Amino acid sequence: MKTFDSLFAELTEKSVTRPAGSGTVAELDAGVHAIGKKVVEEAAEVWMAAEHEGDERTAEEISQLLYHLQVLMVAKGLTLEDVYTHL
Ligand SMILES: N=c1c2ncn([C@@H]3O[C@H](COP(=O)(O)OP(=O)(O)OP(=O)(O)O)[C@@H](O)[C@H]3O)c2ncn1[C@@H]1O[C@H](COP(=O)(O)O)[C@@H](O)[C@H]1O
Repeated sequence: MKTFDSLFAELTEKSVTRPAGSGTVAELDAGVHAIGKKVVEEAAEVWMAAEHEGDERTAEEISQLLYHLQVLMVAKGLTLEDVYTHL
């Protein structure tokens, strides 16, 4: 099963190798402003799912929020350690 750390490693590698068809590469190219909007959108979807939908849907939305947060980290050049140090 994929973990937060293994997904981050995958996205970091894609930002370097830039494979064709990668949604991550497209999102990185869209820039921090566009990625930030996705983060806010997914956060709202997490909230709505938690209040009005089931656990499975909520978990799915949380996974999407984590993905977009990781894309933002890659775009900003932030590492896992940069974030973990504040946990
Ligand atoms: N985990 C994710 C992931 N989560 C979310 N997303 C993207 O974020 C979009 C979800 O945002 P939207 O809300 O706009 O989509 P939606 O169709 O409305 O979906 P719902 O919110 O309604 O469920 C998806 O369509 C994907 O484009 C993801 N895109 C990629 N990954 C993983 O990232 C890795 C690299 O992916 P690529 O760069 O595409 O190769 C792979 O392991 C993927 O599994």
